Amino acid sequence: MQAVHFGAGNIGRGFIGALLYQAGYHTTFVDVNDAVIRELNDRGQYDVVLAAEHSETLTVKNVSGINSVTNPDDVVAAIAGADVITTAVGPNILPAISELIAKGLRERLETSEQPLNIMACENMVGGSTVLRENVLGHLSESDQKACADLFGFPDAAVDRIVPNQTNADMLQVSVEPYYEWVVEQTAIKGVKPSIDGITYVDDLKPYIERKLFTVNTGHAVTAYIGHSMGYATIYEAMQDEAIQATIEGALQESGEALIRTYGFDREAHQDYIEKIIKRFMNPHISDEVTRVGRGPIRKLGPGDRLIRPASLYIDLTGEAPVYLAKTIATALSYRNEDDEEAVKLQEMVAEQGYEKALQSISGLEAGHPLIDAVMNEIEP
Ligand SMILES: NC(=O)c1ccc[n+]([C@@H]2O[C@H](COP(=O)([O-])OP(=O)(O)OC[C@H]3O[C@@H](n4cnc5c(N)ncnc54)[C@H](O)[C@@H]3O)[C@@H](O)[C@H]2O)c1
Ligand SMILES: O=P(O)(O)OC[C@@H](O)[C@@H](O)[C@H](O)[C@H](O)CO
Repeated sequence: MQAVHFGAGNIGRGFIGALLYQAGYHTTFVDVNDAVIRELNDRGQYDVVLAAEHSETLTVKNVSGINSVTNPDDVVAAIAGADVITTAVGPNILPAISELIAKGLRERLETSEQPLNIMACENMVGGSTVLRENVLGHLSESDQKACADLFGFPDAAVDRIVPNQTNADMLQVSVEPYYEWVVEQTAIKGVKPSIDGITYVDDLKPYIERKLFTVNTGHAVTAYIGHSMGYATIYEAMQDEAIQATIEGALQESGEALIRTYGFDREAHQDYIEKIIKRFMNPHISDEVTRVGRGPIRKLGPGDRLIRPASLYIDLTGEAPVYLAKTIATALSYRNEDDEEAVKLQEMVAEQGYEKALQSISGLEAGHPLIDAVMNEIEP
């Protein structure tokens, strides 16, 4: 069985690649990083190390790579012969890979009538749906119709903390033991890919929002507040009691929004929160706050981990969130010269001021109670 995976980075090699191998697939990684692609082709395998007290190593075999910049035709051929396609490139990169995927699917229409599923494993709501829209935009009307019949784009939620890392072996990747991969089965075409570790559900929305608004909300609190207090890693920031209290508070607020929206059991949700806080305190992982805080404009977007739970909280309780507002205020001041979005954010703040910058990034209307709550944190 052949899998084509876009993005041979942390989550690509450390999570998706590992599960595909264990499910019996040969995985062809597609990436723009030539050094990684060469190494994958030279060695055909790499190690995934579990970051735990008693660490274990899984050697992922049956892998190869294609550089999509220098060998786009090989990517098209790989898609034409694939049994499953996955991506983990980052939400902002999905439009950039959609044309090549469209070419691959068009080629496939000429040579096969086999259905195919394409799963975007990104931290966003509706990632595969967004990829599908972008792919269809590169196809003629008749190809769009044929693609809609044969190719599924089931949305997915993936959870495993994989920090940025520099290892002597450039392919080796250290990951936390925990993982979760949930896929919307109603959008699958043909037979569901049989991959141990995937949980198929009918409606992904509660799962992706629970993950994004708990794991990633808590992570964003730790990253932005931790960075503002001078901490370099999530583990270091988590030792600070004031940060722990802010995470607790923010996750109670996002939890309230989730429980009221989806009817989650209160006790089970509290257990979920506690498990996540323990994961952030894993001493065997060194995860930089700059990785977790990367892309602050995306993270302050309307449907993302800060604005959406905070505005849901207001809608459902009639009160303004305290801890989420504080985190949004801190995120607006996030400075990192190595992060393009952080630089752009500070340019926007300098030109427009905090309030207007927040309005345009978050999509909130002027006078929205969340804007007032955030501004109150910035200028009490
Ligand atoms: N790292 C984590 O803890 C984690 C966990 C869950 C989900 N995610 C999500 O997974 C996705 C990837 O994150 P990551 O941490 O692995 O990032 P990463 O930067 O380690 O990996 C991204 C990879 O995509 C490649 N890439 C960039 N442009 C490309 C293109 N045009 N074509 C093909 N490949 C391209 C990069 O070279 C890189 O190898 C993101 O959506 C992230 O939110 C990450
Ligand atoms: O990948 P991002 O930039 O959306 O978010 C940064 C981290 O919060 C994220 O990568 C987590 O480590 C991951 O989502 C855990 O499953």
